[in-house]
Amino acid sequence: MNEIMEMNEDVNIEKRGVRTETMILLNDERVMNVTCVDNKEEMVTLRNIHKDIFIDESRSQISSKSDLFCYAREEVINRLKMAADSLPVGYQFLVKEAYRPLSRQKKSFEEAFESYKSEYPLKSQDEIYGLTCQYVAPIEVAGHPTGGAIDITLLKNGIEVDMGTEFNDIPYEPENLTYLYSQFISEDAKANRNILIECMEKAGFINYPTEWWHWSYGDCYWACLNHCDAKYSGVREEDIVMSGELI
Ligand SMILES: C[C@@H](N)C(=O)N[C@H](C)C(=O)O
Ligand SMILES: [Zn+2]
Repeated sequence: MNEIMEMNEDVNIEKRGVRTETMILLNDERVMNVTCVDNKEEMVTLRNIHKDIFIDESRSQISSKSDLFCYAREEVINRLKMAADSLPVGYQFLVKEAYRPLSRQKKSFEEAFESYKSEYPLKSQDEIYGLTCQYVAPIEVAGHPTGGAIDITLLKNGIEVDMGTEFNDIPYEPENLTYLYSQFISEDAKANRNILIECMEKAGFINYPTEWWHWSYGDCYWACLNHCDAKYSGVREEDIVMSGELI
């Protein structure tokens, strides 16, 4: 893990090995200070919305037990369909997780924080907080509980492709293989990530750069990078009306 990262410090990364950009992490005050005006858009299921969008119904790689794990805001769904329309022939999306209850988000943050604390006993609370934010969002700015974030990978002819790491792997220094633009992954994996990047960015999604699979629209992180207000705030699980499907 990153030994020298400080809270609110920008991290320089090589993007595609050509340009150096500044990576904004979730604990950055620019993200924390985003104003949110929730537009009250509905939460809708991701099931059966497009011929090339599949859901990992096994839930084997996520900790949420919520039946709403594959729900997202309406505009997020529309934009994911647009992204799916631009997939190369033979590729499909596999959604791992979308909506996540606030209680689960809080628990995941606390668990990761405690785990980093025991791994790095000499680090300050602020340093541990910064490390944790590389991997899990603090609830104040978390995208999943708003219905604005989606964890997604690619299938080719129905089989998960090589993305350089497993979904939800933890980034370890110096390779940081889960970073979207890690240079230490194979050429095949880079090509697969590029497909994901092209399709998702064209549809208006923003990636969280430490996790190749995490994309959002309308949440605080998206708003910060787009210099606008966030459209979605956290939604309580009990306030979501299911869209009449059998799950
Ligand atoms: C824990 C990981 N799957 C994740 O969701 N991370 C992002 C940053 C989040 O918590 O929103
Ligand atoms: Zn995510």
